[in-house]
Amino acid sequence: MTQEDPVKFVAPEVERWVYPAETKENLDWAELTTIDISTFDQPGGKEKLAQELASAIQHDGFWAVVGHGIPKTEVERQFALGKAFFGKQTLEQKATRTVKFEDGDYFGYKPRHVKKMFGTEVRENAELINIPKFTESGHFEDIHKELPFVQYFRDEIEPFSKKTYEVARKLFVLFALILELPENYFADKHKYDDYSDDHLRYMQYEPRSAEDDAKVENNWARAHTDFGSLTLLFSQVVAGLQIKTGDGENSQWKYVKPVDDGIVCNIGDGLSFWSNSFFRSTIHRVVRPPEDQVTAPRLGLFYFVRPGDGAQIEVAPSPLLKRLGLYKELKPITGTLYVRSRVKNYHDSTSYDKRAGEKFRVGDFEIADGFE
Ligand SMILES: O=C(O)CCC(=O)C(=O)O
Ligand SMILES: [Fe+2]
Repeated sequence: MTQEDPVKFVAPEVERWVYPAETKENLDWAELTTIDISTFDQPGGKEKLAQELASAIQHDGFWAVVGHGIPKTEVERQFALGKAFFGKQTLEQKATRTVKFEDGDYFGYKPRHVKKMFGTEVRENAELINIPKFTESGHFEDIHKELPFVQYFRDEIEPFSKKTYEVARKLFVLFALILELPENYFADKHKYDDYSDDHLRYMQYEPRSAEDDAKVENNWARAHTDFGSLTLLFSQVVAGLQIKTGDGENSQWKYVKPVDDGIVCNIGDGLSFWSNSFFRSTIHRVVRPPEDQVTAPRLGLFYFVRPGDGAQIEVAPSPLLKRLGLYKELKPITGTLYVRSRVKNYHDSTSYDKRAGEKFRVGDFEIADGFE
């Protein structure tokens, strides 16, 4: 696209979002802990919530949050914006700023079908837009300017991004309490106004034929752990997300259930490193939805918290970890370096492969990155 020939942005009409119907199929659902964080600011509230979360964070690495205070109408409006973005903008209008996987830069638009899967001719089927934070010092203004849809709806997207981060901030306090650290230990390393690759994401999977799906073992997103510190997934009605529960031979894939007005959260690599694997960065994947849900696109709304420039990843000097014999001194690595290296390693190729048995490592920090 040349200077003389800019893509013309046309504001789409945004229709009210209606959630798809829940599946009638009897799926093997994961039993996830739900915490109601409306009590967070009450006396003793966060300590009690930390207790409620402690087991889930070690074993499943996934849990649900309700009572988060973000009005349902605002969540639905974000789904509506996502639907309008994918459905009503042309490819050119969507692709004014695309991800740069070669630099580990995951901001902007990623079209679908750019990569093959599992050594077949079948292409992956998700498109997404990752919207950087709106920081006080304007770290990402240049990127926002390249995304006219985001500029146009900024009055709604910016406050939503900040409110979602605020839920994450409360969870960071709970993580610190669980590890008996000063309560802002993790929150201070993940400030909204600091430089980091955090993003609000709209993501839409386009259904594939059953025949193509079968060639890739019904995988819509290959098994992975999340690269950042914490992921927030606004309740997804279309089944397909599965988490690997249990260990070794006893492990099983279980489906994540929709949680009315809830946010499903999971630990990413960063918090697994800070806790020397005490917090579990759980392996998950997305598979072809059940037949009563597979006809429509599957739209998701997320906030990914990533450790940034100011976050040194190391094992946290936690009294609990010390008592458990899990504390050790490792050479710290910078959050942004880890995240960008991981994005590049994972995405910068022409196909998504299983990589069974592979590990990804930066400095002293290593995580499994290949699964059968
Ligand atoms: O689409 C989903 O439900 C999950 C996607 C996911 O795991 C990811 O993008 O990291
Ligand atoms: Fe994920």
